[in-house]
Amino acid sequence: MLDVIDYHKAYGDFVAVDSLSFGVEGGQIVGLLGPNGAGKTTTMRAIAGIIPPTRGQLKVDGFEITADPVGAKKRLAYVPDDPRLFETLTVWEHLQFIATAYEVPDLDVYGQVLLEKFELTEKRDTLAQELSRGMRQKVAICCAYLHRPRLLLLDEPLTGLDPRGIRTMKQSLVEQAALGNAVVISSHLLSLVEGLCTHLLIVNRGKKLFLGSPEEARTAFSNVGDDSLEEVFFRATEAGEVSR
Ligand SMILES: Nc1ncnc2c1ncn2[C@@H]1O[C@H](COP(=O)(O)OP(=O)(O)OP(=O)(O)O)[C@@H](O)[C@H]1O
Repeated sequence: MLDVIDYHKAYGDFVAVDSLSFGVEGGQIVGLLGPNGAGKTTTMRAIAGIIPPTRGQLKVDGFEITADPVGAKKRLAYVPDDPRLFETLTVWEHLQFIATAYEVPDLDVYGQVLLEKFELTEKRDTLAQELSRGMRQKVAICCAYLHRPRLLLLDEPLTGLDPRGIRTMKQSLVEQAALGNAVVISSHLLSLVEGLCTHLLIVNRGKKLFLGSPEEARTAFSNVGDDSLEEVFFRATEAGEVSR
């Protein structure tokens, strides 16, 4: 569903992402992990077609984002860590806007289902500027789901959500994967990522350190007795170069 082939991003002399290659299949939930500045957001934004790659190919369901941006963007949704909303539009007007842009045929039904799921029904006619931070995050997530993307890219989607919101979010991602869609989620909240992700992609300083299942990560990086994901993360990012 997602093929990243030799993706490279440089800002002047500074290399933010260094020849990164990986694939994500439908049904997989990939946790994109790495320290601050590792290149996670840069990679997600490139896949979403927001920043052009210096080099490489980024294919969504076979559609390369630079060569066929419309084809690729129809099939993906990206939720940044600080979603921007239209402050003077209501929650429902956001969904109407997305439905028009992506030609969603069943806004009235599916939009309502999403608002219900994310506990926004009573805020349907509230302006974005009057929403709490967590509610804004939920509106962005509803907008992302509305056009039924094959690939979901979510940058720190659990931050700002209340416990029920986190549970709903996690359940909805599992549902997306069960539908055969691919999910890439970046998060520093390792305990929340644990149990959700089928695969982990660990990056540091723009390089891939590891891609595999959480079990494989434990085998590769943990010592007996300290197999928390946090410990795996520290060992992986302190170990340095590509291990798989
Ligand atoms: N527009 C830019 N110009 C120059 N350097 C940039 C630019 N955008 C990002 N960078 C650099 O690229 C590197 C990767 O940044 P990125 O935002 O992708 O990291 P990240 O893994 O998402 O980090 P965090 O966990 O803090 O969100 C960082 O060193 C950052 O300073």
